[in-house]
Amino acid sequence: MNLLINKHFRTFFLTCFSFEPQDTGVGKSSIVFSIFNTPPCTVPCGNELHKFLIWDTAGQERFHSLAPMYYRGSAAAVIVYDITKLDSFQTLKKWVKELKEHGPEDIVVAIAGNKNDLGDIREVPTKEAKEFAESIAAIFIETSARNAVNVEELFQKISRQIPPLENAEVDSNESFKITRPPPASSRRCC
Ligand SMILES: Nc1nc2c(ncn2[C@@H]2O[C@H](COP(=O)(O)OP(=O)(O)OP(=O)(O)O)[C@@H](O)[C@H]2O)c(=O)[nH]1
Repeated sequence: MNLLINKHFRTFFLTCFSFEPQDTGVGKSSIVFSIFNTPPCTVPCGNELHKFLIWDTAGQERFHSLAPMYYRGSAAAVIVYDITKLDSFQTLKKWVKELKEHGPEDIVVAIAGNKNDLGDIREVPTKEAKEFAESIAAIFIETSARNAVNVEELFQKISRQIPPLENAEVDSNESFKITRPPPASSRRCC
């Protein structure tokens, strides 16, 4: 099979959705750049090749009113918290609530506990985070962007959960589909 025929662009919203300035720095940008530092940003999935555009909100998510611009057009949301900061995990729960209430119905939600190389100063137990993720049917994984641990696995898990596009949705003249990106002035892409 020619992978290019089934190449789909999916727009991803990657953020820790911080409400408070102290919740920044959980490692969102590091996760993106540890896996996608060299184009193309692709993840093989079955007979398809998923090509991802990741909109790194670069801390702008603290401006709560801007967040829907990102998640409304997204196939998946990766919510990142810092395992060494309990506050970042509490913030994550607020954003899960927001996504459930206002996000796309079929959005794939993944929870990433980053900085798991810092286990000696951990504040969020793995079990607690895993159980929370299970309770909302979200993907859960602990990562270390610094050591490139589980970052690829995170995107593979997401890729597997994204339903294939219906044939009708794939324009025969185009090899990709982009869903409602945020304004050019507020985005960074891998
Ligand atoms: N030990 C450790 N440090 C990390 C890891 N990931 C990121 N960092 C560090 O954490 C700091 C913040 O990382 P960023 O990737 O800028 O975090 P961010 O969430 O994108 O930050 P904002 O955009 O400001 O919200 C940097 O000093 C990174 O080097 C990790 O897995 N382990």
